[in-house]
Amino acid sequence: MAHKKWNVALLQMDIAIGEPQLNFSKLEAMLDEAVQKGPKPDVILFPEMWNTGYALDRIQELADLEGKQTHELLSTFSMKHGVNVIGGSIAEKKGDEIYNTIYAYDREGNRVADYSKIHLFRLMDEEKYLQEGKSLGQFQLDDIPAGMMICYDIRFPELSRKLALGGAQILFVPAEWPNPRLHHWRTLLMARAIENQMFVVSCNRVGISGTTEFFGHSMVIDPWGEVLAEGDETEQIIRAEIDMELVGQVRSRIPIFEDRRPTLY
Ligand SMILES: O=C(O)CCC(=O)C(=O)O
Repeated sequence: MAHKKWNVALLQMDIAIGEPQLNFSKLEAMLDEAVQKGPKPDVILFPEMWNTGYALDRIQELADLEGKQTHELLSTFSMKHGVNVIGGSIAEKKGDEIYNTIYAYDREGNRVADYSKIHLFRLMDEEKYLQEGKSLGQFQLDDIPAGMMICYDIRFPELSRKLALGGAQILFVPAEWPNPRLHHWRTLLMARAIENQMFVVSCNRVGISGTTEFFGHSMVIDPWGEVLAEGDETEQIIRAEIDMELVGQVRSRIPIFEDRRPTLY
């Protein structure tokens, strides 16, 4: 395994609803800050739907066509700085359909995986405007087996368990998770880390959109459930160093993957 220790950076940004160009500029500024200040990141993560926010009634005109603008920025950036990027999610337009999609880039600027949200969130009318993804987000970065999912997906423990059984040692979660459900956000993320004995790296947005307030609290949680870093409610870059060795240590101390009883449940 090439890089056992990773510096992660979470771009906990505010998002201007329905203003992709403003959001691209904001993201570029935060990407530059992430590589210019502090320890050089090995992997960078952003919030969900960072290009448009939840401008669902105009999403057909606003979504990134075939993800081209996003791809151009993130492929160039990841190659220039030799950094892995979990680039989203974005509102992505494919033909006439819109998806809520993450692109993952390696240090050479290759798009190594994508994942479109499979559980659409009815409280925010996602199912009226978006198509659900049809496959899971399972991939490798620096030879580290990883998984990704988006926001509401964390309410479905079967999904993260499936990714863990597929080998994932780290789970990336972009989100737009609002008030008043901070307690759900923190508890579910910690549970996903503890029950799967994996790192959970999550990035939530901040700011207000209409009447909805987003609280940030992006988190890096280790496989023992310890919170290594957590944002407050302001725009900021959150950093943590993670040591992938810990996954094996926790999994051998309490061997839940050996003790599972899949014949009974
Ligand atoms: O499940 C929740 O409470 C929030 C989910 C959400 O906001 C989303 O998936 O966009």
